Amino acid sequence: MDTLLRSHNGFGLPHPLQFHGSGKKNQVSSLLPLVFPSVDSRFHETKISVNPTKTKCTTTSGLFDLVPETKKENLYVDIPLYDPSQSVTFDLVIVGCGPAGLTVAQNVSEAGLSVCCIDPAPKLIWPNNYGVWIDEFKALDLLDCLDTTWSGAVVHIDDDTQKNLDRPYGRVNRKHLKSKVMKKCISNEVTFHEAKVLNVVHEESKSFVKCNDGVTVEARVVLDATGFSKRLVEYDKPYNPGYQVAYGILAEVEEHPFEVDKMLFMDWRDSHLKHNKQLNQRNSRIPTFLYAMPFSSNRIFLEETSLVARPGLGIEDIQQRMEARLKHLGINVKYIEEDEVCVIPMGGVLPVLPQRTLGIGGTAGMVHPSTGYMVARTLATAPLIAQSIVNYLNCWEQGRGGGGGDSLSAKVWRDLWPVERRRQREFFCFGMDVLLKLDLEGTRRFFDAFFELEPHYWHGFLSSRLFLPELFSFGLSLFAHASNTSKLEIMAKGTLPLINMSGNLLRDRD
Ligand SMILES: CC(C)=CCC/C(C)=C/C=C/C(C)=C/C=C/C(C)=C/C=C/C=C(C)/C=C/C=C(C)/C=C/C=C(\C)CCC=C(C)C
Repeated sequence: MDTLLRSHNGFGLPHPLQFHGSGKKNQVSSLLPLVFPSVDSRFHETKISVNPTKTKCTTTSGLFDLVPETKKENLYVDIPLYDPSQSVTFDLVIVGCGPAGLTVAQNVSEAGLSVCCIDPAPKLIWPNNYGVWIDEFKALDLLDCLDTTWSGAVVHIDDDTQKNLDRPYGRVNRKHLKSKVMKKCISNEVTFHEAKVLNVVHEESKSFVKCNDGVTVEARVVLDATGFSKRLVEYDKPYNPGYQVAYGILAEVEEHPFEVDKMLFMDWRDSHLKHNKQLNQRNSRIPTFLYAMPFSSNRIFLEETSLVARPGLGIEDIQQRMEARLKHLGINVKYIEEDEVCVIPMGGVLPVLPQRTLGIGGTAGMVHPSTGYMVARTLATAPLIAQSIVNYLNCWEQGRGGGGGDSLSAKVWRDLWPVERRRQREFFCFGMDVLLKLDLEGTRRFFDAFFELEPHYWHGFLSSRLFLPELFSFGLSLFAHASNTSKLEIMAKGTLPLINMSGNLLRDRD
């Protein structure tokens, strides 16, 4: 699944995130590109642990005491390091070694151009559990980078309604994916510099990337792939996204009630909160669902997720809901192998288009604003952006196309966000605005209709394959499938967002 955040890459997030129930602003301390952030001390950090000392426990009470110490795992590879004593101007400097950054590095270097990637921990294995639809990874020829697959998925709308989704799903083997891309980068002679980037200064024909170790790396083109930390890419409008917030554990349990050949995409049941008035009320207003990947009858990844809220839900609230749910489902956790905190900004404004520094992934607004997914879309876009950088750099080199660095960046940004993609994003943001207004009952009715759509529509919507004309048909079809109550709700809650979307579409006509 797309998307991201956590541990210590040292890219500070400039935007304070506001969360429900916190009563104060929380600064996301550090973010990885395509990675999920760990938030401040009130929140558990996202943790990776390979062989943590396991603590034994037989009940769900004290569940989070089982969370192991953070242990970072690096790839065992030798990477060519940048030598600051040799004054080199790279064709491309990429800031951030997440999936997006490394994939662009691989593709641009394959074309014979020189690339340097800057990241405080370039060998660190990406921390989060990404899930993807198998058809998306098949189209990318990345099926070998899935470690588990399920023949389909299940959605529980409530205690009585279950949807079986006939679309295979998989978990990304993040170690294998990173190692595969990294090895290609190394064989293409990509250079790495281990540092945090402080800023970039642009001149007509080159840019200077300044790092916290005093080193400045020169490049003709600079790409910011720092995820939501948005290290270098600039925004000129207030940034007011919704937030997807989730807390997940990979656990060994005594048993669990889920089928092992299906993943649990969304479980909106709330019977576990019957006896807890406060949690029940909070969940009725801003619901969370369970997302689960069962690996066997006693090993499972469980993630309590707030699809989108503004401000975002607090992690403690989400953890309490998860604990109550697991207890109700009779899931006794024996060991926790790793846990993760995800805070994913969704929607909001796009960066200044165009601007001299290029962006990709979270930094360039590529998270799906209605779902929070990003990995598949970003991995699909990275080779296209790489090709566009290579083409325009070659034109520049040969004195064709004119204009220098600013003109090159403008052309690449146009390829990244062509008008059809901007319009598609407007629609997704409209969808997010509707989701933000739905309570638990409204959300249930909405997804009851959504998963009744023809596969072409719901697959296409979730995988960003539908463009504006089809998105309108999708919207009408969803409306037609909705119950009368849901229709009224969509009209009441969707009219203003629909007007806003129409205004934005009319204004942005390229
Ligand atoms: C990554 C990691 C590590 C983590 C993260 C966390 C998680 C687990 C997550 C998960 C997530 C998920 C599962 C998600 C999902 C999502 C979904 C399914 C979504 C969907 C959505 C949809 C929508 C929004 C839709 C919308 C639509 C609409 C709004 C429509 C409307 C209509 C109307 C108004 C009518 C008419 C119209 C026109 C024509 C436009």
